[in-house]
Amino acid sequence: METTQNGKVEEEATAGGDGSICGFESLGSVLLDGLIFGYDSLDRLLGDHLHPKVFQSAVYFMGLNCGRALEAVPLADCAKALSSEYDFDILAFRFTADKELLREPRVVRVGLIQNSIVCPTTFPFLEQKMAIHENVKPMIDAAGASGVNILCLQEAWMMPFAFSTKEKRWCEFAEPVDGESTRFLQDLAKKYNMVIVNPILERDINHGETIWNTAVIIGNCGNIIGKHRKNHIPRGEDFNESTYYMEGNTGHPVFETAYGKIAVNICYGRHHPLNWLAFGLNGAEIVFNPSATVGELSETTWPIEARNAAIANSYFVGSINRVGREKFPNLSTSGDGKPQHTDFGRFYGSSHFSAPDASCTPSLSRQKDGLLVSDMDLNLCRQLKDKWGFRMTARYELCADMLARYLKPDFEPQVISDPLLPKKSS
Ligand SMILES: NC(=O)NCCC(=O)O
Repeated sequence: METTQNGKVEEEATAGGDGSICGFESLGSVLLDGLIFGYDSLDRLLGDHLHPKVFQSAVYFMGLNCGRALEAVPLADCAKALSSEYDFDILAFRFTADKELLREPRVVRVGLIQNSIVCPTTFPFLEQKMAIHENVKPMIDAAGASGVNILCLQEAWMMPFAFSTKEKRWCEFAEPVDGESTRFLQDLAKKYNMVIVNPILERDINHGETIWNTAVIIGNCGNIIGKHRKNHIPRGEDFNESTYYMEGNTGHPVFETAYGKIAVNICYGRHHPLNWLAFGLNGAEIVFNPSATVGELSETTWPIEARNAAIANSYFVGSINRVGREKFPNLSTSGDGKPQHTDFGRFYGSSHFSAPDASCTPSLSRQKDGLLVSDMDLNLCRQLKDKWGFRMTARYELCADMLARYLKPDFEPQVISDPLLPKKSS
């Protein structure tokens, strides 16, 4: 199968049934090999199939940036050359803001990288990790060549996403904050004068070798600025990750970098609006959501949660998901009565940016590794705060009071029942 310029895979994929998207029973009847009717992203499918005028109006509902469709940005030739040589997807866009009279524009170039694993999971662990480093390097080089200022990788990018197996041996992939993946990225951060967010499985040597799911923030001089540990551990379907790492103890830090104030809301944290809120209250201008999530579990919520967070908190969101299927040596079960399995579904990529004005970029491929680049004028954050006044109107004191009462053991929900309702027995 050959992918064309516009992301259409040449061999025609059949959609199952009558080919109609209406009435399908599951995503499986629309998606074949992870493709949507042969396309590796919804944006590419729509771009190819809608009449340009119809596409224009679809873009309106997908969100306008300062009243216009989001502009694509030309890529540096060497970045394009790297993408063809190493066969990764590459896209670039620009979010603008209104011109202000008293502040200069604050434009930063931000990048997201999504990657698959390279070796089978049966290979020696070091070989697996080194192969991933080698695979990701040309994408980081392309980001560097494109002048990216801040780059974020996906959750636990340096290992297979083994957490669903519940087998302890995968803990061996955990590294200290200053371990080999951080050192690898520190060199590149320095070389390209680029802040890099490095999400790893962390082993905290000084605290009894405790394991955490952590994002290390590497400054543009190659220094370690700090770390954030994933706050919320999923407990559903195959994603029961508490076997491996603990609930984070770092709060909701915002890191002030040379290019702006950034924060990291790791994967499952995106389902918790209070998490997004806390990063916003601490002043984040860009929040990254490095993730690992699969098809039918989350694909319908994926673009909505990020966009909503960006709108509600007046900041940019960068969402990153890994790609491909990862097959493990032993069968395991999700405890839901469904058959045992050796892979946990298809990681659907689809990394993208969302902006506080409800605009968002098209997504990277659902199938291929990729680099997404976007310019963003951070002035847009304050402009949207002024437009909507969410911070001023939020009534945080009401919420603080509600939460304080909710946390008490004798909490009773504030429900006023119709006195005419029949009395319940309990
Ligand atoms: N890694 C992780 O938190 N996955 C949970 C799945 C999801 O939230 O979609």
